[in-house]
Amino acid sequence: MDVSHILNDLNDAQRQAVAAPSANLLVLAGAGSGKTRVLVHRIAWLIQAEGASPYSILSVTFTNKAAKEMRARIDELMGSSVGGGMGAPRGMWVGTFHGIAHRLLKAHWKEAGLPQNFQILDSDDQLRIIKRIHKELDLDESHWPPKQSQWFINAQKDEGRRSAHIEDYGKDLNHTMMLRVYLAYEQACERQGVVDFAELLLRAHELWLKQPAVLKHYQERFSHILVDEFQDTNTIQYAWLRVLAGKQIPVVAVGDDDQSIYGWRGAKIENIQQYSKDFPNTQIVRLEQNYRSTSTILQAANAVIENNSDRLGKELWTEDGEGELISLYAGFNEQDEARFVVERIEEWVKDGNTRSTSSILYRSNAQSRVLEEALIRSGIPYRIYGGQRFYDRMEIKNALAYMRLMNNRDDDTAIERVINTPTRGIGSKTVDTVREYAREHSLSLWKSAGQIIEQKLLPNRAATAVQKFIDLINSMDVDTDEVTLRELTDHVVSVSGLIEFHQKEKGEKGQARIENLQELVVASGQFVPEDETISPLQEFLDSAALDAGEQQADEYEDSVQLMTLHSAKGLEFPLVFLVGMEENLFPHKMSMEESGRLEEERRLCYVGITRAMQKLYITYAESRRMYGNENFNSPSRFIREIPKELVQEVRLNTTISRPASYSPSSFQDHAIPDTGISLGQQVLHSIFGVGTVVNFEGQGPSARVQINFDDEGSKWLVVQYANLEAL
Ligand SMILES: Nc1ncnc2c1ncn2[C@@H]1O[C@H](COP(=O)(O)OP(=O)(O)OP(=O)(O)O)[C@@H](O)[C@H]1O
Ligand SMILES: [Mg+2]
Repeated sequence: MDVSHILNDLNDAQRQAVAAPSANLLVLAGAGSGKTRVLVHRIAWLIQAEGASPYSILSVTFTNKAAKEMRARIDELMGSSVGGGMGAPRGMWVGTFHGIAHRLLKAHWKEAGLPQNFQILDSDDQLRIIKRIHKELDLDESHWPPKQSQWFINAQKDEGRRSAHIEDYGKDLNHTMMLRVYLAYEQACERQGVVDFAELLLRAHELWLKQPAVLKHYQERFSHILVDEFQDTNTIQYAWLRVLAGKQIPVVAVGDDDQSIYGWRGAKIENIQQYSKDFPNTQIVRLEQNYRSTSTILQAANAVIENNSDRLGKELWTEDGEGELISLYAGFNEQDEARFVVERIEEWVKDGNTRSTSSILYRSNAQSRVLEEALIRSGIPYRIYGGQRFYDRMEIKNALAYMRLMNNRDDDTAIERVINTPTRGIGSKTVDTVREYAREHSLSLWKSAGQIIEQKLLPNRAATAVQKFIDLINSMDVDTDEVTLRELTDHVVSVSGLIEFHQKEKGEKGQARIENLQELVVASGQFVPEDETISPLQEFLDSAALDAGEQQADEYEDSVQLMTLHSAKGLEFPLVFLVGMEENLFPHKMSMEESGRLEEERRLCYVGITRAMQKLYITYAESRRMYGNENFNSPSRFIREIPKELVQEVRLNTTISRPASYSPSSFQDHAIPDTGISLGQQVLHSIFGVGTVVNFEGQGPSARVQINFDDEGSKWLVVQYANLEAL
């Protein structure tokens, strides 16, 4: 068979990797250098040139979407072979570690000690079981948050440890308790025949260890293992792989240490270095040519990542021209930033491009809200990739449910949502009683709850809990009489206990939910009621419901792609916006103290920049409502790490609607009230250097002044934070 088409569109190093004799091979290379492409071509090569059976190939990807894409690309490559046309290679295993583990356990449930019809537990189900255990062990939830146990259990499993493996050294009550919960949790899962995500990996690993016959079967079946995004494998995944490969199955692993961004979820960047030690006679191939981005974009990415230490070290180059400069835009605030992005996308589409070639990347989930609203206003279809739209998110729906109760106590759906969220000791049995009574007497749940208490139909403890809930809602209502919508939202979010609830959830997920709640407060403050016949609260709730009800753009509809930087891994887009490039936001404020985490943020920035093929916009907002407050963050340090000559600052010729301010020309040397600064004056800023004050708004310490810096261009700064020295 003619296999030249498989090697045609590859460079020498890629070809070497694709056509290498079967052996352990590590492809270590930067973004966009064709690592994923090498895997795809290698699979086609194995089948068509080496005559390997698709049945003998196992390929591991990072997401299910990547697995689907990989299949499609292999199909395409093989289908196009002259006279080949064999189409989809059947029998090949392509999937994520979790997907593959699941498949194994389904096939070998008996050997794995599982019931045939075992079910997968999602994270909510898992939490529910853990809560029940806490109750059985009489652990007070405020003292022993179930979410903490959940985090503990999953972290142990990711490291391959069962409760029996963990020593209880008896000195740390917290540790002892969590071990007890872990043990009880294992027993509960066993009894119910359920398996959580981390358990899939752990069991699949144990299957190898405990069932040599099964292991042998797969070691005979697979003659080739390929792994993409190797830098983000965790301990148990690595161990699973190592046992399977044994001494006989060659593993081709591709990865980039500079793109390891899941350390916070247990991924071990060290696995890359460990690989050449554990897998004998590893050949290392480096790819250095980048085919994705213009040289401008690439140089920017290289310059940023250079600031990290302990890199395996590699440089990328491209034959591609310089392309356009990176555009940097300083939004007046986050609304202005969003509007800027939307306008650029409109131009892009007007120039004949599809919407789906553009993508907006942000650090935190909560940032999508303002962007979504700007897109909705402009009627531009968009998709949030790997996540939910703002008003669909669970924590937002919960907060809104409280607000709906302010508006209407008989809103049963709202009650169902929050009667025991956050947990306040109202069990499902109690809720059932309330429901039943409501049904029998055709009452709303709220009214039914009231009557049940009056008639003493509940055990004391339950009655007290329900009464407390009723009091909470009533007091919320009284306390928010005559306040603004923003104050109301703020009050509800804090008094409901939702923030504390999510604070107990360890890690980024809980943090993201808190940020979303704070963002809801901001959204309510920015909401402009238009209809005088209904209350602003009602109008806000309606508009949130409408936003949530808007269908996600269909997968096939041409739509702008929104996602967090984490979800953007492995993808590429001709037009990329990196938004919210501000200190505290990106790098995230949680990462500032630890150098390890700061380096992970920088890798994330590297991932972001290298998603762009033709044109990259970087934007930040000079002021941003975030976490409920107005913030004046300085531009992200990552912006400063990009060489100046690669960047052009964008200034719009259209006037931005800033609050009324004096025009600089007519007020030369005009004093800015209560600041000691005048228009036209020269000032010195510790970072930006010397500049001239050209504009201002407000007065006193909170006044904002516009300064044209000699080297750094124009900036708006707040007087009290800017520490300006008059010259
Ligand atoms: N030799 C080549 N000739 C032409 N195009 C190539 C070549 N190698 C890779 N490409 C293209 O370059 C882009 C980047 O390739 P690919 O996605 O495989 O890179 P990667 O190293 O996996 O990137 P990432 O690190 O972001 O996952 C793709 O569009 C791919 O088709
Ligand atoms: Mg890739």
